[in-house]
Amino acid sequence: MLFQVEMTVKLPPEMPAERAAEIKATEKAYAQELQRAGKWRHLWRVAGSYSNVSIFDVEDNAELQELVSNLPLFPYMAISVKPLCRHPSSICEDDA
Ligand SMILES: O=C(O)C[C@H]1C=CC(=O)O1
Repeated sequence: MLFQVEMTVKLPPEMPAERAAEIKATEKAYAQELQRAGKWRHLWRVAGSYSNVSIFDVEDNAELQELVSNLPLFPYMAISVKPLCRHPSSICEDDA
């Protein structure tokens, strides 16, 4: 199942810079692991913001919840999720 996930990061201003850098580094490693595993198919920065638009390819809602809630930045993000299905006019062969 494909989901569009939009994440907006809001770190508390009082968080020490070293702690923020540590969380971001752990987040990056986890995000790249999920991309290599084919679970996180697209990761795009929304220009001009600390937000991303992503496409996840997971078994079901429960797997999406597990992957997203394990993100180190999860406590500091506003997240919105939209389920996707194949468009009848799409010629993309790798669409689900
Ligand atoms: O920077 C972000 O958009 C938040 C998050 C998503 C992947 C990652 O490495 O950090």
